[in-house]
Amino acid sequence: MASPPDTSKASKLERYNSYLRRRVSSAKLIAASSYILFRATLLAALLLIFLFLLHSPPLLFSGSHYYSSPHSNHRSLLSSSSAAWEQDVRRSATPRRADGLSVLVTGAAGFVGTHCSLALKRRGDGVVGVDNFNAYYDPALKRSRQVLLARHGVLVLDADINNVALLAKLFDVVPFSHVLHLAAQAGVRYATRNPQSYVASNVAGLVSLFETAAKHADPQPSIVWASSSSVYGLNTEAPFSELHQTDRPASLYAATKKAGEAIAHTYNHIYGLSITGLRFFTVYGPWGRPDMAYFSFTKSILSGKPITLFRMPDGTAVQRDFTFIEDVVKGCLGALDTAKKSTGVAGGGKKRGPAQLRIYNLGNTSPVPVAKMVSILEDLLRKKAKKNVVTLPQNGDVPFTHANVSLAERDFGYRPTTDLATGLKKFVKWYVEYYGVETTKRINRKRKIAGEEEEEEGAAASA
Ligand SMILES: O=C(O)[C@H]1O[C@H](OP(=O)(O)OP(=O)(O)OC[C@H]2O[C@@H](n3ccc(=O)[nH]c3=O)[C@H](O)[C@@H]2O)[C@H](O)[C@@H](O)[C@@H]1O
Repeated sequence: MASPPDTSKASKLERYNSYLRRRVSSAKLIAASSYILFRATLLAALLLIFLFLLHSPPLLFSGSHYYSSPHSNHRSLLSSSSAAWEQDVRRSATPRRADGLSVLVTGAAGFVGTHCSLALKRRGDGVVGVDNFNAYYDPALKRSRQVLLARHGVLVLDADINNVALLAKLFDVVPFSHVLHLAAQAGVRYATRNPQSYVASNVAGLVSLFETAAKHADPQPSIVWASSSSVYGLNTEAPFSELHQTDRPASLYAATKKAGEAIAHTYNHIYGLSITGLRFFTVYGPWGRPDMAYFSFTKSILSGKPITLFRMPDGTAVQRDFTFIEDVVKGCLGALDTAKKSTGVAGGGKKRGPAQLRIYNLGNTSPVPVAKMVSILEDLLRKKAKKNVVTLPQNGDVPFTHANVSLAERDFGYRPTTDLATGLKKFVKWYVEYYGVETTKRINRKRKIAGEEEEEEGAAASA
């Protein structure tokens, strides 16, 4: 007799098979879902990369300005094919008035650059700024100026003037009518400590700009740039006239500015660039440069630190033709407005005819002893300076400066109207507000307001 089938074995086998089937199908499910997950992650990553490339400058946008690290800036701006970036540049460069200028301002986050950019924008011109935000003085101040400019619709890009590719790209995007070239290594005495920075900015940088404007820009822009009163060097004839010799520079700074004037002549001569040089005389005012004496003296007086005052070996005073920023801005705009067109053929061809080449003093016409400047600050700050008077060291300083501005007055109506006391008052007002300084005046004003409030409360309580 055949034995009955072993049902328990068959059902065990069946259970085992179904277990195996379940394992296989769940393994398949896991494999399929991880594959889908992998594809989705890959897709998301690609999408992110694409979005980054599309918007790379805007993604570097911090607050209200383009921001990138000093080393990545040029690459990121250049590698960008961003239509959005170009649109922002064009928007900033487009004038809002008929026949308005379209100006590329170099050193736009600098002291003079900020004021000129604002003035141009206010009257309806288009402005795009570039600045390398170097650390010669507190970059935070330059960033604050950049934010101020952004609020007024002026875009300032992180860019160095030695980056010819970037300059060329800017000229491709915008047919600038003018360049206001203010980017430079400033400061007279610092040149003994860091000579190469003067050559890099004031000579190589100037050549980069002239090269691009002459050979790449179409149309060629008219250029107005910052020279310096320091080119008069050890000149003893006063007041300084543009007709005087300028071949005795006392500092490397002065020598690089003088070299700049010679280089300007060459680019004007060969390529027909219209070039105007402006010799600034110790420009001061709100949003100024912390390395300058009036600024650093203010800081020292307020914090009770001693200041060093230079005087001549024979005991006479060192004098400067201190010039207020608002007067200088008028001079810069006047020079831009009267600049004639360049005459060169874009692409570096020879000029079609002679082009304008000008040089002007922009000073105040009334030199003031540095000690007088200090006493004005003492009055405004209501605090005495601790003075350490020493003989002028041989580190590039000149005994005095004094501008004759009749050429600038004749050609574009330049007439400085601000005396040192008035200008310093405006500077001190800005300084105490910007740095939140508690001056005696501010403390008294606060006490007065608090006292009035207490009186009002007392009167209300007794009513
Ligand atoms: O007009 C110009 O061409 C130049 O003006 C200024 O150069 P400077 O006149 O030397 O301006 P400050 O550095 O502010 O010095 C002003 C005066 O204070 C004096 N000083 C400066 C520093 C100091 O510690 N003590 C002192 O007595 C200087 O000798 C000078 O007479 C700017 O710093 C330069 O960038 C500019 O190009």
